[in-house]
Amino acid sequence: MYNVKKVNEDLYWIGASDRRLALFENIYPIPRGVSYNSYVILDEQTVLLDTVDKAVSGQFFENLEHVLGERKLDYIIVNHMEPDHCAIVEEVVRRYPEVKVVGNAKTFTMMKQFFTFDVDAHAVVIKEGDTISTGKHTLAFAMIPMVHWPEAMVTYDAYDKVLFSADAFGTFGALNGNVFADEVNFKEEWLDDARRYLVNIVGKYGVQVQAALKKALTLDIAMICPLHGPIWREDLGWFIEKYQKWSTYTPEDHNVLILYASIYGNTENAADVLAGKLADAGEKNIAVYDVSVTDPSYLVAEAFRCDRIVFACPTYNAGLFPKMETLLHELAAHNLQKRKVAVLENGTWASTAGKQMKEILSSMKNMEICENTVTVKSALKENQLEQLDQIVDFMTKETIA
Ligand SMILES: Cc1cc2nc3c(=O)[nH]c(=O)nc-3n(C[C@H](O)[C@H](O)[C@H](O)COP(=O)(O)O)c2cc1C
Repeated sequence: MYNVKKVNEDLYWIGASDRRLALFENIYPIPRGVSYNSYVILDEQTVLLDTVDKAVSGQFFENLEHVLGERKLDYIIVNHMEPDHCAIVEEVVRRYPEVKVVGNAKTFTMMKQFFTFDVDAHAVVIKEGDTISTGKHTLAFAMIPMVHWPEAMVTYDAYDKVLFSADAFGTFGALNGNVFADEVNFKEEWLDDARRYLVNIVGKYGVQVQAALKKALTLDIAMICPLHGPIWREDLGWFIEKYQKWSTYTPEDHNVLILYASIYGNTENAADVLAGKLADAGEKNIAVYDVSVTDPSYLVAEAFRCDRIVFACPTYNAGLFPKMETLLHELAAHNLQKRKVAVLENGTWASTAGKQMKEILSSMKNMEICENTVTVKSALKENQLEQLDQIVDFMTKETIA
């Protein structure tokens, strides 16, 4: 059965959700599922904006046929060539052979790589600032390269003031009947997934997201239709502000995050004792994670959220415990910067973890690194508690920067 939503007078949501997929992009756990959004404008001409992942193509085609009825499909606009949005473009062209496919030059280069149909026979190549009028609606196109692929672009419908934002403003999470952000408890139930989605998938490209935001902020936007997650038609400024923070690596919360690795529990114990001392010093909402049992995507998102981070790690075969090493390189790869950080190392015969963690942290921009490394020799002892106090002082004194 078709399952569509009328978004406004001429605009329909015809996407679908996948609650079966375990790993988005085969890497990020999505326990709340994910939606693949696709939209149709019924004007004098008909326009399909992006399609969906193969996994939900059956529902998509039922929806498309229902919304089009007897009408033909005039345009399909491909804002983003990633297969979770365009794996079925070839099937759309097969079913609607007169359709014109709208994209930029990079779109069509990729399209010819992914598909075998006669792309040139359908291609309408647009560039920055071009427009297409479909009757009442005039659609304008703006490039947002590396948000998060080179060909990414957004489409702005000046008539309804709708921004079709590609992967920008998206989030993990299936849509459960409510397709609008104002119909759900977004701030309580969706924000963590929105942050985890953005920082892991686009976090590295903060500069490019900033460039995209600059373009978007020149537009009079009444609604944002992303390719994943709910549609925004109220309180857009709140979400745009989150994007401003995430894309400038500005922490959202004045909170301490403790990330520890521990094989037998001694480094974990030191992390917990430190957390207790931070609480005694007045810190609230301290976040503590064992990097062995927490997917890195959650830890990267937490590191973007918090302004201060402690890394606690045992030495492991003269190196870092592998899960911590991976995480630190992930944080560096995502361009994390502008954080206050401290390290706590453990070693039973020759500690090197502290030095190795500091090397990675020093490679990241604008990191304020606590000079004192706490060195635990197998297990934390009473006479080392003042070393922890030094981290507490460092973490609780006002940031010089
Ligand atoms: C497989 C393995 C390799 C280790 N390699 C080192 C090492 O190279 N140098 C060192 O000083 N300690 C080494 N350790 C000891 C740990 O760094 C740490 O002191 C010990 O595991 C206690 O901390 P935990 O309870 O948090 O695991 C190793 C431990 C394990 C299990």
